[in-house]
Amino acid sequence: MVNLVAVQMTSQPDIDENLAYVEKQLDTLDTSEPTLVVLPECFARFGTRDRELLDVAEARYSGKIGQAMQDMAKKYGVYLVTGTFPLVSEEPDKFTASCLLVGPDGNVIDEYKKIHMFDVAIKDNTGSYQESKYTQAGDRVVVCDTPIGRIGLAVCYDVRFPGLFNAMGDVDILVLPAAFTQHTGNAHWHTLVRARAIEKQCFVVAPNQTGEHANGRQTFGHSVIYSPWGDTLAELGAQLGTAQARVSVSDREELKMSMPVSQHNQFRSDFVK
Ligand SMILES: O=C(O)CNC(=O)[C@H](CS)NC(=O)CCC(=O)C(=O)O
Repeated sequence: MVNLVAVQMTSQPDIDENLAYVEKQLDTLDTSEPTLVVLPECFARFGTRDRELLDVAEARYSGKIGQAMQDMAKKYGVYLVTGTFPLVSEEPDKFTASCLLVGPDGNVIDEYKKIHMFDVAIKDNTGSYQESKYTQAGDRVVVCDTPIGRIGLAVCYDVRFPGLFNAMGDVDILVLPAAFTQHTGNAHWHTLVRARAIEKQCFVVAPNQTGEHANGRQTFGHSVIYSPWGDTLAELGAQLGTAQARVSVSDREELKMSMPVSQHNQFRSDFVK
């Protein structure tokens, strides 16, 4: 059995405040069984101008946030998906929106850099977003084979692009740290996230930011954990806290046998020559 945990939070500009909140959530968990904890996008700093994320971009894994993530994973003995936080990139005036999978020994297993940039205009109180102004997009699909299962990593806006999930091949657990807006979340969050669980026949752990942030941005909350059949195993509303579900990854096998979607897929990425 594996405990899946989605942490929902209203991240602030202050990094220490956000790290303290995460540690408080970890402190409440029963980690007597293997546990996977997933933080939301921008967990360490949110609600500032994007430029201020660049100001705190860290070198790979030795900065305050990266080190805290490794320390917490080891202290609580959990697999920890670090939402996203800014790491330096090859471009001096950009950071990468990096999502680490850290093992219970505190070592970084792999790093996913958000691929799809949220450069859009929507009818919410922010109006338009240009994530690519300060964020360097990633270009590598990351799937990690671990003792608790094969874990696919994606972030927020990525959920709108089925090709990314097709390229992952078969996964047991899909994690989706997010900072989905109130406006688009209301319209699309559940449909998009649940669709990934159903089409991949996998568990999905999707923590979201929630509430109103320092810069007035409003995020949707509704952090959710779906089963491979698309059942809601746990969900929050707008409140702070964690959505948790105790699952058996091997439950996927019966569903995959009875409905071998992956084998039937005529557009599987390994079909692409
Ligand atoms: O810019 C920051 O401060 C941190 N990054 C975010 O909040 C990102 C980019 S603006 N948000 C999203 O991708 C929302 C996607 C979304 O809501 C949708 O796909 O509908």
